[in-house]
Amino acid sequence: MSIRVTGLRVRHRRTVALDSVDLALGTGVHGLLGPNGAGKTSLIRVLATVAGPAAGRVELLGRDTAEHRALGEVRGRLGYLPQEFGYYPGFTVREFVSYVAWLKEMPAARTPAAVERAVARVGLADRADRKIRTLSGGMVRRVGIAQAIVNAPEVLLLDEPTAGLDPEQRVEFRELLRELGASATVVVSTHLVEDVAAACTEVTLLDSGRVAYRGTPDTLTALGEASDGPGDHPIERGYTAALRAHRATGVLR
Ligand SMILES: Nc1ncnc2c1ncn2[C@@H]1O[C@H](COP(=O)(O)OP(=O)(O)OP(=O)(O)O)[C@@H](O)[C@H]1O
Repeated sequence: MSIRVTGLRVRHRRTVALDSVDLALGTGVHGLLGPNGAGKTSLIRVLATVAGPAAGRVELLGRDTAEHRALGEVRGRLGYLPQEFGYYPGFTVREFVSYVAWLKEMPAARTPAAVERAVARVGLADRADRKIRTLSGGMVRRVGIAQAIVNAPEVLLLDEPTAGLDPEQRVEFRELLRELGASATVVVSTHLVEDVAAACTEVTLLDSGRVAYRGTPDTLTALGEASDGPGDHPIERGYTAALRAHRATGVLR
């Protein structure tokens, strides 16, 4: 397993964002679903090693992230697209993705080809020399995906990557996710259950900082087919049914 989380607790001052979270994730595309405030971003930030846990253990690629020495090595093998992704607007697409490759300490000889490949994979090859400030919001999001994949990461963490993409781009992006998930462990947080249905091999549903449901898009769809709860598509009904079932057990606890 590339990601192993045990007894994870994350706090923001007095708010407990995640509590008692256990997860083991291997190669594939893992959809992270949940209502606003469920803890998706908090989990992705801890996995990206940009935030630390209040308790519990986080192992990435076989290394315990509490060990300072492991961090440098693990970070070079990660890709991360934050929900609010920071960039230098005066950089061109190529310059920015090259800069991130340098930050990730990629060998200089491999960098130019890796940058061209990452930029092409997100469909921005014809805009590689454009300054980022001149791009649309959806294109900037694609630059964010390119910088996350430039080092061919073994663990790729994407926080709402499809926000701002147009429908055609979203379909292409799902195809890219499936390709990346063939060899890497990809974690994607999203509010779009259709992204999960189309591109994910596994689903983790968070609610109020706990894991409410784990399964596959097919098991979530089957749950929805057996439920008469709200939703226009079986997987949406599955999402609401799983949340309600989890909340009902919480009431009984
Ligand atoms: N910097 C912060 N300071 C205080 N509380 C925070 C902070 N960041 C997150 N929280 C709280 O932690 C909890 C989890 O938030 P988080 O952003 O991880 O959820 P999320 O599932 O990503 O939500 P969304 O779908 O809205 O992006 C929420 O109760 C949120 O209010």
